[in-house]
Amino acid sequence: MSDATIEVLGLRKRFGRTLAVDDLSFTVEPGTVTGFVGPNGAGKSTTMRALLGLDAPDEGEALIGGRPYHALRTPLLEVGALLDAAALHPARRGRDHLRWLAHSHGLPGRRVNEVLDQVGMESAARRRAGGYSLGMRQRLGIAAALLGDPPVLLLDEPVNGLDPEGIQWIRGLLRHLAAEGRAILVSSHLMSELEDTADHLVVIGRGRLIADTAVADLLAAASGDRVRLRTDARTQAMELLAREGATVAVSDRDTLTVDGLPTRRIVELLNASDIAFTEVGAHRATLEEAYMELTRNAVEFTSTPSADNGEVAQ
Ligand SMILES: Nc1ncnc2c1ncn2[C@@H]1O[C@H](COP(=O)(O)OP(=O)(O)OP(=O)(O)O)[C@@H](O)[C@H]1O
Repeated sequence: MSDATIEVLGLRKRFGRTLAVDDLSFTVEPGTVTGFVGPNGAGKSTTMRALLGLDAPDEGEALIGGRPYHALRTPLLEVGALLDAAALHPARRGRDHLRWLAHSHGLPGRRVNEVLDQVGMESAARRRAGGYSLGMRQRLGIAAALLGDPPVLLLDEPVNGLDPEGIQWIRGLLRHLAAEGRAILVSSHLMSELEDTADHLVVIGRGRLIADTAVADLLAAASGDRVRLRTDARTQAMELLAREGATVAVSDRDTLTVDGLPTRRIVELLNASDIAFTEVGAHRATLEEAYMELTRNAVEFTSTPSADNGEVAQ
């Protein structure tokens, strides 16, 4: 696998009054799954379309292996993409769609069988695409993206429409493809979809970069020094620990998250008050929690200057 990267450098794209992407920069390294996260309308698809030469940037660059899409000599061999899984002719059989793609790009016919095998679509590919479920269309779209065995993959919301088994499957596939050395950018508006999949995250909001971080660093920062405590005597434990200066939050029916006291001190206090507990240990934040914290900070960060502007205007 060549060491092709995805690079977005100072990208800006406007549609009329909407600034869809605003001075966005990030890099996706080979061998990693990078999650591209942001709410609906954040600018994810526009960025991916710019990388694929479908939207021309107003400013900045969107590069695959150091070159803009239109300068790639054999695009299908250099980048695979899943943008809109619904874009399939209903009368066409899945296998014929891939055969046509392979043929028109000078790829050997055996690649069709290989990618169908890879996405578990061998038998379904004999049927007409009009009868496919969204999950089957997603699989066929991924098969098409893999046809040229490209070192770079761009997948826009690939989990959309998949059942839990399909989600598990795509997680495994993406991890496997990254382990082969590919650079993978996968978008989602739900952070939880990227749990156990992404190594790195690029978070955007309103076209701007909010975070560009390793998942492990983000989770460590969000977990902090908090302690997770399981007890049936939730109220008593809360009162006791709060009296000792901790901030205590309820995270589940029998689980508390304690901030401000070390684990040893918590255990001492509970024992001294005869409060039984079944588990105590370091709190591990979920990706969803980390995301909420990130976006909350981003909102606080952006609200300060506008408040200042308001004062100046008065
Ligand atoms: N062709 C277009 N013409 C006009 N506005 C557009 C066009 N494409 C995107 N936009 C606008 O640009 C902004 C960013 O859209 P984009 O589709 O890139 O976001 P997204 O993060 O991919 O959202 P979603 O998760 O809903 O797909 C939105 O306000 C959208 O309405």
